[in-house]
Amino acid sequence: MSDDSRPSRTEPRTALRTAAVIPAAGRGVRLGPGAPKALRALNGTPMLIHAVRALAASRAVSLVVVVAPPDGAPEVKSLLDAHALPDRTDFLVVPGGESRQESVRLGLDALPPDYDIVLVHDAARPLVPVDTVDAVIQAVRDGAPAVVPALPLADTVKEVEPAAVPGDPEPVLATPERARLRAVQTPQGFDRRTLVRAHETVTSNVTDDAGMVEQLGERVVVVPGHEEAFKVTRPLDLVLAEAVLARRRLNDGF
Ligand SMILES: Nc1ccn([C@@H]2O[C@H](COP(=O)(O)OP(=O)(O)OP(=O)(O)O)[C@@H](O)[C@H]2O)c(=O)n1
Ligand SMILES: C[C@](O)(CO)[C@H](O)COP(=O)(O)O
Repeated sequence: MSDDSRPSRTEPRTALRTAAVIPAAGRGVRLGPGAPKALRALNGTPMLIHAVRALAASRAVSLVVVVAPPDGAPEVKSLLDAHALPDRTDFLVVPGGESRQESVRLGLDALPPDYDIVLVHDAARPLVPVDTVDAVIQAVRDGAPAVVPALPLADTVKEVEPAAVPGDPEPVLATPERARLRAVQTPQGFDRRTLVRAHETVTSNVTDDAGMVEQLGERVVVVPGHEEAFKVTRPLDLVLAEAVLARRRLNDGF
């Protein structure tokens, strides 16, 4: 059995139902020319299918809403139909928007009323382990309105004055204390009403959903992320993702 189909430890039935929204409408400009990023293959299977399986591997997730490229919903529906996915999970596909934020909002708009917990997970993080998904859900069930998985940084970070011309030297303004910094991943988990309020209230462009909840003044907490939940952003990330999949195959003995 491969890692992405391993059943999770979270209890299947509780009063709080969990849905996952997977924004997959980005172009993948930093990855270079080609199909929209989520539709590109990792070891022969579209990145999006890996991501959908990773979220559906949690027994707590009973609905996955995929936010497709604006004109790509029929293609994404066909892809979901063509790949084996757990029977216990329902799937919806909606067209996305111009920004990640807009795509997430369109996914939230499509959620049926009977879901109290919402995960938002980048299709571009196809290899997140189910234990990370379950840890995020558990923290929301325990009462946190917003939960983000994150890792300590390996590099020292500098705040700079960004160069007007790319490649020019940039003056350093400060060196934040690394021990207090975390690199944030997905799935991020939310009390649904809090996330909907954030998307209704925040008008500035924010790069992650938890950042929008922070702007409401609500409590956001971090749980441990996972190295394999990295985001496929640049070409080297594709090499790493395929290496992780190859290692999982070896570990699973096929
Ligand atoms: N209009 C958009 C832009 C992004 N995303 C999704 O948001 C996630 C994180 O975005 P990122 O990795 O930045 O993807 P892209 O926007 O595709 O990448 P790039 O900035 O290189 O074009 C991805 O799953 C992407 O598909 C989305 O649903 N709708
Ligand atoms: C949501 C996110 O993946 C958390 O790290 C990230 O903020 C997405 O940013 P991007 O600019 O869309 O890559």
